[in-house]
Amino acid sequence: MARILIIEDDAAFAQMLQKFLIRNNFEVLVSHTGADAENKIKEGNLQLVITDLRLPNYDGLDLVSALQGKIPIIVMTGYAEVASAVKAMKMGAYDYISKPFTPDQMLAVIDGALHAKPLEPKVKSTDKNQEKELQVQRAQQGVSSDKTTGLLLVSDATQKLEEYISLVAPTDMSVLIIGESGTGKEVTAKAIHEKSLRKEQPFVALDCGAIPKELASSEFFGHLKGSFTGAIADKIGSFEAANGGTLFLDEVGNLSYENQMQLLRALQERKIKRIGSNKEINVDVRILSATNEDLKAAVEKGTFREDLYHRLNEFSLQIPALKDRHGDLKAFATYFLEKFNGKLGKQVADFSPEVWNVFNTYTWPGNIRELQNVIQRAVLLSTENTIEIHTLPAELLEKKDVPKDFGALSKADFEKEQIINALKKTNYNKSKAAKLLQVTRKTLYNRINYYDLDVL
Ligand SMILES: Nc1ncnc2c1ncn2[C@@H]1O[C@H](COP(=O)(O)OP(=O)(O)OP(=O)(O)O)[C@@H](O)[C@H]1O
Repeated sequence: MARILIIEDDAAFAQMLQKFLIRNNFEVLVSHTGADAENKIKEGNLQLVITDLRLPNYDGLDLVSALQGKIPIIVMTGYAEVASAVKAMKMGAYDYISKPFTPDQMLAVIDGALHAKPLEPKVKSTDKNQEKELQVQRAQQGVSSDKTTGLLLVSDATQKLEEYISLVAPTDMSVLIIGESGTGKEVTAKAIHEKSLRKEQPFVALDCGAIPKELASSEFFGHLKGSFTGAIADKIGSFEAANGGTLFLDEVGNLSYENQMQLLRALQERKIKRIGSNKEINVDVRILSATNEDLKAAVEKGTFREDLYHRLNEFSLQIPALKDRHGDLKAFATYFLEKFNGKLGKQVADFSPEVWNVFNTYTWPGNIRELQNVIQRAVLLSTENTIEIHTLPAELLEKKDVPKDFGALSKADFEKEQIINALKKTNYNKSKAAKLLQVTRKTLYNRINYYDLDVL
């Protein structure tokens, strides 16, 4: 059994890679720092080192140089580090692998490294270099869109997210996707499915926030005609519909306690019964779920079952709010500009500096969905070559009355105040208020319930 050392400062990523390699019959050690790595290397008996090129106080190239010819090394690089990767190989690294990579790619590179005869410094074939150069060019342009998943992959801020998606996708782990409304939780779930071994099987999305609790079990498990009032025909539930594939439970935090129990039982037993039927049906589904609330807090409050939380959260992905994705805004805006130019038959080339100014200072409460809507509208209204400020909706141009002691106000207080203001402005019309807040009606209802606001 080959013994491999992974050198990576991102503990979660390292752990996931470690688990994956252990499952593939390797013995795996992990170091999060250069100093620890040096000790482990000194202890000896390693057949391979897989190292990140950049750790705090540690330069992977130094390690490559020190180990030249002794142990094969694979370096893991980001998009923009191809030059360093090539340098590492000239110095004696066996190969490099660009993040994000799939587990299969990693296994192939490891296999190559472990079976390579001479440990000579070498530079990879031109083809591979050309491929890397292309990756660099794409990364430098800041945008690339994954054709199979429709997920926009932007450099920097979301790079870790991409890596995690690629690593977790081919496993059967359940993934809890956490993020504000409109950040892209559902597209992320679809991307995981598309990159998984279940991709030829169904992807079924169930919006737990929108189903009344009396109907949830029928939505999950289906029913037989006549099993309750309103059951006018046999119905297949989401578990059966997703059998063999992936079931995406959106807004999972909204399930009632009783529905949580039913869900947990189905996940544990991997069997369901349609309501009104005694026949057990075996189900094999991978569960992805999403929440825009703090489920851990709900567990502490006792409103969400802890056992179910752990079942759903074998791995979690946090999708940052758009305002925190520094540097991504431009890439997303450019991507949507191109998309809507194509859809609407327009040729708008750019955004005016004033528009960028607004984009950069606005807080984007509706996140990527809101940005997408704003750009679609602006492209439609534009008669010139450039998107100008008059094509933006009024709320982006309003000066926000930020309370003086805003720092003392919690995000929850601020959100509550925004909801109440929007409802007042629209005479308590939920659809109009949701539009004003740039969220879906469903999200608005959820937030009203969550904060227990007396406005329904
Ligand atoms: N990374 C991305 N690349 C391309 N489009 C994206 C991305 N993230 C979000 N979008 C777009 O933004 C919109 C909202 O995404 P999505 O429905 O996945 O968000 P969500 O977090 O699930 O929202 P909600 O919590 O309100 O259900 C969609 O139209 C989606 O196509």
